[in-house]
Amino acid sequence: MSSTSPAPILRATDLVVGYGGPAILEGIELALLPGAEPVGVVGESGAGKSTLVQALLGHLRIREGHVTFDGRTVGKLGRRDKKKFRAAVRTVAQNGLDVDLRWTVDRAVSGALSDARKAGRASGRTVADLLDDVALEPHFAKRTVYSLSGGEKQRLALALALATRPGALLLDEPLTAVDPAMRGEIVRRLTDATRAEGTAVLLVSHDVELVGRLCSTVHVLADGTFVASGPMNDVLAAGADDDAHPAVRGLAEAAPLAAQRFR
Ligand SMILES: Nc1ncnc2c1ncn2[C@@H]1O[C@H](COP(=O)(O)OP(=O)(O)OP(=O)(O)O)[C@@H](O)[C@H]1O
Repeated sequence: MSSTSPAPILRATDLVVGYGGPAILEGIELALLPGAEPVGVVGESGAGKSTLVQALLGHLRIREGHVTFDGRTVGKLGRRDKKKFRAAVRTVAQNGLDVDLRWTVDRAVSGALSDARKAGRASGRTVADLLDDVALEPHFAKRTVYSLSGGEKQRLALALALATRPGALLLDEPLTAVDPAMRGEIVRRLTDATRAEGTAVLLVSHDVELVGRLCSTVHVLADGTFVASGPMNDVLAAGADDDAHPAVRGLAEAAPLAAQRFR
């Protein structure tokens, strides 16, 4: 890293995490930098993708190594820094919509904007801007959250996270219920919105297409470690080698047509 690179907002160093049995993650190194291009982690079901996100959020006991937020160990943050951390590092998970289902979309997004103001993270953006970021048309503002489809709820969850202008956005299978055509559109808008804000993005997913479209660097998680890293096209090309890790070979075999189409 050159001396002019910004310091990571979130960093995992030599991270070892487990749930009591064998380690699920071993020796993970990951840095999320402000203004950097999105980073992806792909891996099969059970590889440890959600575990990685939970560890970065400080929700799991770290066996070895550490996770730092702006250089401070996440597990040892004082009250003020914890508050800063919660405002700066946001997550969107598959079923992670954390609002009253009886509220209108307008109320939910307005509430997130108001929380951002209170946390000193106001952006001057409006409910309409945020709905546009996730390709929800303006009429959705009047709908109750309850009435939204699964994919629309996931898009709202993304809008709520963006409303708080996070320094880092951790996305754990955020668009599983969104159809493929709309997913492409949302990736485009999300890329614009996070680039404009310099938000560091981590996307964990088993969806090679989604990760390849959003992320310029991807890590393949298998056997608890990153067994390959680089641009998705390079990772998929390396999967054709005889000595490639089986997880990388599996990715390449499952997504041959997708190769060479990513950034
Ligand atoms: N609370 C827990 N207690 C014990 N084991 C757990 C717990 N949570 C996850 N695991 C195990 O850790 C491993 C990794 O799970 P994790 O959910 O991180 O994988 P994943 O890559 O996100 O999978 P998926 O794509 O299916 O969501 C799995 O073997 C899982 O069974």
